[in-house]
Amino acid sequence: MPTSPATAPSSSAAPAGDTALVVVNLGTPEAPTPAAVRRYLSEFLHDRRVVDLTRWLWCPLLHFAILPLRSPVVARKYASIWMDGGSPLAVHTRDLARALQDALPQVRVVDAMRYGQPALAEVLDMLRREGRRRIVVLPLYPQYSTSTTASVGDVVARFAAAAPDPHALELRMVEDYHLDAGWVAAVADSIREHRRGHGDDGHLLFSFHGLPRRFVERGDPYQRQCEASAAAIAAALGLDDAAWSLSYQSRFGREEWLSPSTEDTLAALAARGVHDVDVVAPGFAVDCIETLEEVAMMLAEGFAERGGRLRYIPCLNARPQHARALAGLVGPLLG
Ligand SMILES: C=CC1=C(C)c2cc3[nH]c(cc4nc(cc5[nH]c(cc1n2)c(C)c5CCC(=O)O)C(CCC(=O)O)=C4C)c(C)c3C=C
Ligand SMILES: [Fe+2]
Ligand SMILES: [Fe+2]
Repeated sequence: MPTSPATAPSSSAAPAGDTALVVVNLGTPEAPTPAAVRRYLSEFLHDRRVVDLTRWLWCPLLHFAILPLRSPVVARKYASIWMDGGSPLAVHTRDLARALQDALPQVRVVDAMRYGQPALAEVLDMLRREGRRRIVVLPLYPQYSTSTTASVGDVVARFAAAAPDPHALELRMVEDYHLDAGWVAAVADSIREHRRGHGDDGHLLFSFHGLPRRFVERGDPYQRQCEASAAAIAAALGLDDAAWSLSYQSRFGREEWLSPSTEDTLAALAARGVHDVDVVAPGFAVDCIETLEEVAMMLAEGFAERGGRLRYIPCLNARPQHARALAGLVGPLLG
């Protein structure tokens, strides 16, 4: 069940100008099957930006243990959240690109993935062949990390170096938008809206994708930017310090990752008698396996077993305010 590449704009004819915007997300399997998940994980986990262990150690572990054991398990998780149009990450990224196309009618807007399809390198080449001279790349990672944003930068740099006409191309990339006023307001408004429907007395937990602590120790600004984003959103909501906390989810492998983990934080909240928790994941631009399966299903079930009620606040996805915020962010780069 391949996801259809969304490299066509939502309107029937592509805007004629020479500027294009590429919104890039991580990538996701093409089907909720062990084979498709294995292909995806193999490409992803071969990226040295993601796993920097020496290859003679990592490749045997990856090929003989992680891929064969993890792929069927993760395929079942994808199957539990699969949508009509494909993986949620692909569907929502495509929808967001379309919303951005509507917000920026003078610019060609396309979506791309760092791993899998539509492959970023191919999308960039397609735009070059179309005659787009200025290409703005927007990685859908509000907080910068070498494991995500810099990896997108690697593809862009390789493309620029290999282009037959490099001087005819102007490539620009957004590094992060963790404190962008429009984005902070959009996240805060989505939380407010959710709480209006459900009552606003729950503890607010900001859950970000984790990262090996080693990355931060060698200079990755990710943790600092997550903390700044959470504080800015909490301030926009007028929350007291005691009304919110921050944690990290989706740990992978055995080394130490950023703490506290979302799982431990929920356990500690339950032990303190906090039974109503709203979880928001502002590190994820769109919903995906990590938010829908891990948080909204697994962690919510675990919290319910402790007598609590976890309400998951969806990512911004293709909300018009999200598209407007991102359009405002890239506006100055579009020329
Ligand atoms: C060493 C491994 C990993 C690092 C480092 C890492 C960083 C990182 N990832 C995201 C965003 C996403 N990750 C997603 C899935 C995912 N992540 C890892 C591993 C690392 N991530 C794996 C193995 C997987 C696949 C699922 C699994 O096997 O458990 C996703 C969702 C993809 C989807 O299809 O839905 C996103 C999004 C960030 C932001 C980040 C560093 C800050
Ligand atoms: Fe390998
Ligand atoms: Fe990840």
